[in-house]
Amino acid sequence: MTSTLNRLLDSHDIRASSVPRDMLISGLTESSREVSPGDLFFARAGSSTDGHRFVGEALTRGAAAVVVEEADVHRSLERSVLVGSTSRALGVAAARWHDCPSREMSVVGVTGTDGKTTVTYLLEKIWNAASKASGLIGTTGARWGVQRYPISLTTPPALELQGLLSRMKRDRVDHVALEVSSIGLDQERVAGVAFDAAVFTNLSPEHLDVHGDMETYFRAKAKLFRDFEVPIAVVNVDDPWGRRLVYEGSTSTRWLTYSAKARAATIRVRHLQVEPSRMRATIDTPLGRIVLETSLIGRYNLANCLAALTVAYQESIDLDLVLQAIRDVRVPGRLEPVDLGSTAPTVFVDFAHTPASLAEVIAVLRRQTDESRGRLITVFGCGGDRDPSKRAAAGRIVSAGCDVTIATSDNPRSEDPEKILDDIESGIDARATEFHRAADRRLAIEQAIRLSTPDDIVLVVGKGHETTQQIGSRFLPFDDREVVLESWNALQGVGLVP
Ligand SMILES: CC(=O)N[C@H]1[C@@H](OP(=O)(O)OP(=O)(O)OC[C@H]2O[C@@H](n3ccc(=O)[nH]c3=O)[C@H](O)[C@@H]2O)O[C@H](CO)[C@@H](O)[C@@H]1O[C@H](C)C(=O)N[C@@H](C)C(=O)N[C@H](CCC(=O)O)C(=O)O
Ligand SMILES: Nc1ncnc2c1ncn2[C@@H]1O[C@H](COP(=O)(O)OP(=O)(O)OP(=O)(O)O)[C@@H](O)[C@H]1O
Ligand SMILES: N[C@H](CCC[C@H](N)C(=O)O)C(=O)O
Ligand SMILES: [Mg+2]
Repeated sequence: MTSTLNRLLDSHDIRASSVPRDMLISGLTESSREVSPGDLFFARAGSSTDGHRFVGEALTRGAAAVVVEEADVHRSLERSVLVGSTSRALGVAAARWHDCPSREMSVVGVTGTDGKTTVTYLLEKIWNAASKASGLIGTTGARWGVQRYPISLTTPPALELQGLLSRMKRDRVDHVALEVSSIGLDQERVAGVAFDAAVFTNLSPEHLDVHGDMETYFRAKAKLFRDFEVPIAVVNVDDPWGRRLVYEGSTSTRWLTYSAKARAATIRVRHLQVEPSRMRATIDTPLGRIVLETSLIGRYNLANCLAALTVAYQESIDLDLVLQAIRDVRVPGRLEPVDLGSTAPTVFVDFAHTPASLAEVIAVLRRQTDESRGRLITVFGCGGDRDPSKRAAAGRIVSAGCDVTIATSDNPRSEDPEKILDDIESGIDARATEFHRAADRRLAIEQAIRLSTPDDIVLVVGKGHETTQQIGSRFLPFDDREVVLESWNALQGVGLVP
């Protein structure tokens, strides 16, 4: 497969070029290490290095040309194109390489700090119920029909993303739910995507190591609504940042809003009834009053359901179908129960890893233990090479809400696990909780199971659906759900020689 430079790059984006515009291109890459002869190499400034340092290597390996955004580098090279933003140019070129697959499908982008994966799962379930051919791309991977692709990031880099969309199009997928992270927006991974609608769930402190402050973080998320000319925006107006998004929003977008607090909104909750394993909500929609019942629990999941319901409403999907679809939803690793039998504690595995989501999930389970007079025992950690300001905050929230707090490792990545634990411990209120610390996550889970009684709830949180633990550069097999089962069995003496 080949293309030409002028087909791949926006002509008004090209500031200078030392190569002919009809030059043939045989592939695209942003990694000098992966250049094949005839490729177009995009030099992108990253967090650990800068692709501009590798333009020489790319040309030596046979790149047809390099795309750069630094005028000095452009002037020093024989075969280069100078553009305003190489990340943006790469996003657009990746889409054009595949004939812009998103234009032929309905793509809904879901952004916000928490709830993106849950909302995309709900949309997938609704579309399937409405006999649409759905596709999903996000934290748990990409999937459509019988296809399953693991991806390393929530929002894949542009080349991977457009490749996935192209395969979906080939397989006749017509509705795609795409998780759009703030870092993905910053790095223009979705620059070539034509969105039909965008959803904003909420905003709370996260990735501040990358964005610096909340205002910059908000602006990164807002790009999805401001830069992409989305025709439809679906926004949670219970969140102050959501209200600001609507207030400052473009008049060419149709703004649909939702509220779980009976606030004025397109879709809003009138009455909520919560049971330990179900929720029922009376909801006002422009089409009349409906009663939503779902296996998802927690007020935050009601907000996630409203987001999906609002998208479905604007797509004119029969609301009865939507209500049926939402009745029994399971999102792997999100308040996922691990069944250990009736003589065991109740155990949940969850993916909360931001201060706000930890507070939400602990509040849900606290209510249950208060009613049953059991204790809430929580095992948690914080990822290495991620916003360190989350650590003390997580320590504070877990210790304030739980009877027993066991701090352990999440994915330490390149960091010293004990240093991460020190940061977490600086936030622990030892008067409010029984506190333990063990860097080995397996030992921490075993301890939680050992300390618990059948009246207690054990929450193992932070890694959810993940099936590996990243220590240094190694990905070791680790699944919280399996480790919980193994710990319980070991405690019961199952599998031990009598
Ligand atoms: C901070 C961040 O987002 N990093 C991602 C980013 O790396 P980077 O921009 O820092 O790139 P870099 O390593 O500095 O290199 C810069 C450029 O030089 C090039 N290069 C580099 C070396 C070389 O020899 N030759 C060469 O050409 C690289 O290919 C790159 O184009 O681009 C890389 C390639 O696309 C990603 O693999 C990498 O993700 C890292 C692994 C990561 O963990 N990212 C996380 C923080 C992330 O993006 N998370 C979000 C948010 C999740 C959520 O909130 O839900 C996500 O969407 O997953
Ligand atoms: N709307 C919400 N508000 C607050 N917390 C939520 C919300 N939805 C889910 N959560 C909590 O956040 C956790 C992660 O949810 P989910 O995976 O849906 O979010 P996400 O935005 O996709 O996260 P990530 O940024 O890691 O991709 C859940 O396990 C739950 O504890
Ligand atoms: N999408 C999030 C996932 C965090 C999951 C948690 N287990 C961790 O490793 O910090 C991130 O990349 O920051
Ligand atoms: Mg996600």
